Amino acid sequence: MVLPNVPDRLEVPLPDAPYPILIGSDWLADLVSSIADRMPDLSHAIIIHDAAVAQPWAATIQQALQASYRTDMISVPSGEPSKCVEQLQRLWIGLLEAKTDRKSAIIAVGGGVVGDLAGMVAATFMRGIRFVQVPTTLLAQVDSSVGGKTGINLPGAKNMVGSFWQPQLVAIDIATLGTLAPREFISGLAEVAKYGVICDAEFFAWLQQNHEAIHARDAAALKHAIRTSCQAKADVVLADERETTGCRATLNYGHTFGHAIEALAGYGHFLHGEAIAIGMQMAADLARRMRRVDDAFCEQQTELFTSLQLPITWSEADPDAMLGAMFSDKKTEHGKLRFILPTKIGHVELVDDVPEDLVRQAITACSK
Ligand SMILES: NC(=O)c1ccc[n+]([C@@H]2O[C@H](COP(=O)([O-])OP(=O)(O)OC[C@H]3O[C@@H](n4cnc5c(N)ncnc54)[C@H](O)[C@@H]3O)[C@@H](O)[C@H]2O)c1
Ligand SMILES: O=C(O)C(=O)C[C@@H](O)[C@H](O)[C@H](O)COP(=O)(O)O
Ligand SMILES: [Zn+2]
Repeated sequence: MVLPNVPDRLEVPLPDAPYPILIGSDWLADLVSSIADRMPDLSHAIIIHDAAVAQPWAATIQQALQASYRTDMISVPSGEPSKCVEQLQRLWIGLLEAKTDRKSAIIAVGGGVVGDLAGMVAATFMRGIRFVQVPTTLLAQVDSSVGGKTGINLPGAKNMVGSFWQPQLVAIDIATLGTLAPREFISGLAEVAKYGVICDAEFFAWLQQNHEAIHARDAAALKHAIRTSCQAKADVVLADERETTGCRATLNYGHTFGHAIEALAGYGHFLHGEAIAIGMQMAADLARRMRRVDDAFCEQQTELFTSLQLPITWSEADPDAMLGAMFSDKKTEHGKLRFILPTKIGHVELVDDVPEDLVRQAITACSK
């Protein structure tokens, strides 16, 4: 008898929308029972997937689901430019043509691009239908699939239109990383390292010691990194689901700079994690200039990022252009930029009195 691979289970116990995060390996073919447990009245599943994961991942899921449900598949072109209003409209029309109703659910299969886009489709179609996240990149498994931020970009303004809409279930199969290219894998390590810096010094130290195992994609090391990251994100989301108290904003460490880098370089030039790694370096340098951290902090972060093979500079970073783009950041209040800045490894704060000349200096320092 072959026993099914039973995934580990974490909970995101939000009062109005609790859901589990299931983390396992080679278990996508058994996904149907987890979906049926969460949505006993489900009749129809629309699999919205990244074109690059049509085979084998989206096909495996369709095969598993079609014995129990009517299924449809909609493919989305790979890459950040797909987080746009044209794709959103195409998907809305696709759902209409597939005769989607309130007993249907979207199954988002892909990285953060498909997760954010399909999540926004789910949040808006018929004023909201259910969806499941099946993240297939490391970045999506440790970050974007959890927490319910969905959205698309506007030209020059990242994630500017969207909604908070929680999934019914996050189904992580580590085996899907087997087809992920090294560049995309490394990009995901930026968000993994972020948790170490913002809230978990012990995890930061673990990453320092285990970077080789991670690069070798050692199964136990990957599971530990994904589980720890998901738990950290779930804890923050639980404390501040809609980013109203400032707690959730800590997950934005490096993102004020990073989002500007993504928009200015042209969506898709940098992967999100790459831009965020450079953004975290700029934020660390800014914190040092504001005497919030010492040189040793910056050296430790740079060393970790280098060992993880993350980029730490952008030669084309222009302070004027960056500042212009950064004013589109959603943390901006009363026309003032606000930054998430560290005080030590494992702790960050939301800071609003930031001298513009120091921001310029930090950008210039990371453009060498
Ligand atoms: N909602 C959130 O909380 C949140 C958090 C972090 C990032 N994001 C968003 O996520 C996006 C970045 O996500 P990403 O890094 O996953 O990028 P992505 O979705 O573009 O995926 C990266 C690349 O990997 C390919 N791919 C995906 N899975 C694969 C697999 N298993 N095998 C082979 N190729 C595969 C894709 O085709 C793509 O080319 C950004 O838009 C970012 O803004 C959202
Ligand atoms: O979930 C969050 O909250 C985050 O900030 C996680 C980030 O890694 C992610 O990139 C998020 O999409 C950024 O949010 P935004 O509100 O700045 O667009
Ligand atoms: Zn991010």
